[in-house]
Amino acid sequence: MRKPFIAGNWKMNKTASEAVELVVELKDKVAGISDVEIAVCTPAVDLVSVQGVIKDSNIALGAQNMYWEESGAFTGEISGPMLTELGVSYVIIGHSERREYFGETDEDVNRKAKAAFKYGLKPIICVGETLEEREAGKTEDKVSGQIKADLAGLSNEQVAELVIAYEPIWAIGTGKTATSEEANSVIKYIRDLVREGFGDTADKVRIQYGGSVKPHNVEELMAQKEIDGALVGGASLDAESFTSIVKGAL
Ligand SMILES: O=C(CO)COP(=O)(O)O
Repeated sequence: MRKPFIAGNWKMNKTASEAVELVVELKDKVAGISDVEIAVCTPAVDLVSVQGVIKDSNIALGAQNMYWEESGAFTGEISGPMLTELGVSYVIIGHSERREYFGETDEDVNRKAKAAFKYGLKPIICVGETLEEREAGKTEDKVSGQIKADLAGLSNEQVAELVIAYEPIWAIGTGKTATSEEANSVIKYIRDLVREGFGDTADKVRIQYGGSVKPHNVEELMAQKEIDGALVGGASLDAESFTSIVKGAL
């Protein structure tokens, strides 16, 4: 059985003091929940202060990006060992915003995923199609190209630890969600692709849905067979709504 996994992607929101305020409230609200794994993926500058609040709690710490080199002259970048030392467990890799605004390619995503594993971090690899691609019937082509390239060369043991987030780009921050059936069907397709490359390890990979997940739609999404959790943007910025989403996954 795959344990449901609800992760908040705060994106570029919350200063360090606002971040502390949010996790102090969240920690209290989700205390005692053990049947859903919970993580907050904060801006890099918030990691230290957030970890100060959530260490020894049931909330795991995640980052939103990393570079694949261990150290060196890469101004502005953050390495795996820097994250590991802070107690970070997860790192989002290849979010569509990074692919679109910062030019990340599948090759970059693949290198980052390998580096994450090398330094003991679990990647949450994001894939998904644009509205034009969906309307042109190219969802499967897009997702299959991303999955094959992003996971290339990973071992079965690594894939077993991997989290994939299926985030249709047209559903991010727009209030439009894929219907739960649409999301389930693409997620099933992704699991079948993982099975082609990695056999039955595919049954261990947790695949989340992301894109306008809210308290009112999480239960329906989570009721789908293939959906193992959610990567939550806007609704993770408020302790009350994120807690409702976590509880909706129980
Ligand atoms: O991009 C997302 C999570 O990574 C989804 O964001 P929203 O939940 O704000 O649509």
